[in-house]
Amino acid sequence: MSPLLETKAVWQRFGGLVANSDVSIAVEPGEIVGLIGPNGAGKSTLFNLIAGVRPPTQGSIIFNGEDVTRLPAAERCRRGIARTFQVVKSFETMSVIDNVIVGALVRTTVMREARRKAHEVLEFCGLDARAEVPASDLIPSEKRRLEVARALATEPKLLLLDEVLTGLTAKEAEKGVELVRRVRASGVTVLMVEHVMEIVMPLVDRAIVLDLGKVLVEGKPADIVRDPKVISAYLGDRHAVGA
Ligand SMILES: Nc1ncnc2c1ncn2[C@@H]1O[C@H](COP(=O)(O)OP(=O)(O)OP(=O)(O)O)[C@@H](O)[C@H]1O
Repeated sequence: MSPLLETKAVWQRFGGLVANSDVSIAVEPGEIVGLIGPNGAGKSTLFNLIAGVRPPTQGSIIFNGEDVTRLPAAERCRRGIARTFQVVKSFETMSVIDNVIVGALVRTTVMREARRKAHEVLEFCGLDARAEVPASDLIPSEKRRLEVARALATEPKLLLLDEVLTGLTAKEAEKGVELVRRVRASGVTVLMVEHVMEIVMPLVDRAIVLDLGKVLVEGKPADIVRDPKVISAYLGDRHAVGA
């Protein structure tokens, strides 16, 4: 099976700063992949390159067999890449349902159809009871789910989740984990940036660790958490196994 997403030798420079350096990763259809790494490792930069915020300085991004490197975010969304934002971007004064309808309108121009889709997605995300309230009335964990709902309403093949489980209570995070599992079960591939290793590791099939803009290591969560290079990158050399 060919990967759903590939980054090929991707570089992102900001002036003299190299935020992504020769990053080649692949995500297979049906996977949940975690993109992790210490602060400043280049996770958000890579995420933005995949979502289409900007083209990379160098390298290419292949999605579903097509080169999307130069395509804007809206066109990538039409092709099946949807994302959530670390800082929740919902339209605060609009109702929850209207926020989701904005996503659904990527696939249809018929309002009735968009509304039906939005209700379906809100139900899937456990937010249907909140459909008519303004987005500003939602508590933080509900806002995260609204972000997921808005992205799902665009009917993506690949869902990019940017720290949707960070900053939640244990119970909320558990519900979030369950939602991500259901998203995958519905046929959507997931690439997620997360800080909290304890939450993300039991959830993902595979983790890719970035450090200093490069892929440090990738593999199964059980191997990643024991890898001395990963321990060292997160905690500093003196904590590395065998150091
Ligand atoms: N638009 C930008 N202009 C200049 N430098 C940037 C820009 N975006 C990111 N950087 C720099 O690139 C490096 C990687 O940042 P990035 O936000 O991708 O890391 P991260 O792994 O997502 O970090 P965090 O976990 O703290 O969110 C950092 O040094 C950051 O300051």
